[in-house]
Amino acid sequence: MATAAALHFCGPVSYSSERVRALRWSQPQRLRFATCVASSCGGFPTSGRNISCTSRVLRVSCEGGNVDVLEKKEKDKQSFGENDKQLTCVMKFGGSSVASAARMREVADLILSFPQERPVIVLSAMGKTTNKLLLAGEKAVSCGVTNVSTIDELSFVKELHFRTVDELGVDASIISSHLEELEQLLKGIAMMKEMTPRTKDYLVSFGECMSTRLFAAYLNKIGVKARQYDAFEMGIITTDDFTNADILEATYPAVAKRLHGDWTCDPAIPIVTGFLGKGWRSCAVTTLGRGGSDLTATTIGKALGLREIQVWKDVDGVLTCDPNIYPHAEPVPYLTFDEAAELAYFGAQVLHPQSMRPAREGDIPVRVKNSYNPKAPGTVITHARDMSKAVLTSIVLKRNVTMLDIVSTRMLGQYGFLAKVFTTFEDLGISVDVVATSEVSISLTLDPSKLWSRELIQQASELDHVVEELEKIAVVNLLQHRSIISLIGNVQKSSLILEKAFHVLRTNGVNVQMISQGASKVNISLVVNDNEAEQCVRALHQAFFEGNFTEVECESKNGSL
Ligand SMILES: Nc1ncnc2c1ncn2[C@@H]1O[C@H](COP(=O)(O)OP(=O)(O)O)[C@@H](O)[C@H]1O
Ligand SMILES: N[C@@H](CC(=O)OP(=O)(O)O)C(=O)O
Repeated sequence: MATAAALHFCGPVSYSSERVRALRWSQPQRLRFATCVASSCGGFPTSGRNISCTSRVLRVSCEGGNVDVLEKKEKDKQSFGENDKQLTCVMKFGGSSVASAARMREVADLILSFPQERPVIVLSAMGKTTNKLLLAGEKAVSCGVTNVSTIDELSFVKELHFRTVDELGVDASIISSHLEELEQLLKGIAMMKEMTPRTKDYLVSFGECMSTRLFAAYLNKIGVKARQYDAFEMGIITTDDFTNADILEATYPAVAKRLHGDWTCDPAIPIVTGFLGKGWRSCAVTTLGRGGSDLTATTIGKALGLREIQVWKDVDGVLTCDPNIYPHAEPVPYLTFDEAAELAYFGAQVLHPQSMRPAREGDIPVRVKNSYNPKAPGTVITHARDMSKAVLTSIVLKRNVTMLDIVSTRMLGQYGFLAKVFTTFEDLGISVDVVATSEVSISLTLDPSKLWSRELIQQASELDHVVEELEKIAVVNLLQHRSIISLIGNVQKSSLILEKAFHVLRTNGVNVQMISQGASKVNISLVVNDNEAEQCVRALHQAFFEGNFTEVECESKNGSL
């Protein structure tokens, strides 16, 4: 006789709809069996009998209302086994998706609506918690130890998390020690009158540590076995670049070992803190840069070799431009990893700039979906897509960029000029975004995110230092308050894109100050003044996405010129 499955039903059971959803997902065999028994017997049987239903035959013995499954078909045993052993995908939910208890319930329902999946869940901090924690830290620096408990942002964070505990009906003890420690930490900052990048990372980590504990407790409460993980205890190992750390290779085997091991020994849905890691030298908590939970999700996807990585947002996928600039932006159905990486790097807030790297390396599709509108198809990001009809995919704006015009003081043909310029940036640890060169001059923009992670005063003196160093070999013109407009799409059709773009910019009276076509073949970048940039994006969007712009139209225009 085949091994008995460990299913025991003690007398008639009634399931609430919430419990049924939970069972359908966490123990599908148990629910199918209960349904089968109930429908075959009109209730729970009191004597042993064979029960059949369309999908399987189960032999059942019953004593005093207990029902055991004694036998199931070989085919079914295999599929149960496979389901139980493998995690299938990552589902990452950002702060906007888990902003309240109501949203956490909806996210739980959403996860349960995919009974075929065994997901790893990655969560960000609730709503705007990260911003509030950073503000609380800044206030603590100057408010004095005795005033820490009156910082508005601390009260906000406490109130939000305790209200969520109440509304979800979970035990307050899962987060109360975190909230106490958070207040202690803020007192420490007040005492020291400074907040180092290391302290900043520790401070913001409370957001993700609490959201994941709340969500895991809620899932367990509704009968879905879940296990909470702090990323810094789970194997996400990073550089020690606090506030902007990079994931190290050692992460992949460590995460795979931990998650696979736990799942195999005692299956429970992993609920992992996004955004956080552990510095390999310092062993302190690090963060992956703002929006870093996307990177956590793709890292776990690659580590486990999962089928798909889903990032759930508050928009219907990656859009044709930032909806805050132009509300008529439309979802983009398909993107390549290259397009998505350029888009993210050049400022589309929807994805973390580094998040595509692990997905590309593991060749795992990334699906961007809307947790407020799950039926919307979203955006699928893969290695390749049909580009034959693609012209422009999306328009991205990066504001507040610093541009440098550097003209060599030496004569034409002087070798080593470019090398000297870039060595200066390397020595100062500043990264460059967009570059256009001639033999004796370079125009380039500086990555604002790298500068923004430093204090304002430090930024100003660093820029002075850059200019000072470069002036040893060149005449330097520093131009601030510029924007980069990136046209992401099929650069094989660059003449077409540029013709249309320059027509739009000329009719709007905008002068382009620099232009660069990246080697990635998916991005053309234009630099304009900050105060003209948004108007340009709107006009470009109308021209490319709302004017039925096609290659044929453009070619026929060319013909008529
Ligand atoms: N091209 C774009 N496509 C989609 N969303 C964009 C784009 N550019 C900017 N956004 C903004 O990104 C937000 C989603 O990213 P994010 O705030 O990181 O979500 P989450 O917190 O859910 O991870 C959207 O609400 C939208 O305002
Ligand atoms: N909570 C962090 C990390 C993150 O990824 O958030 P979100 O998924 O809400 O963008 C932040 O605000 O930066």
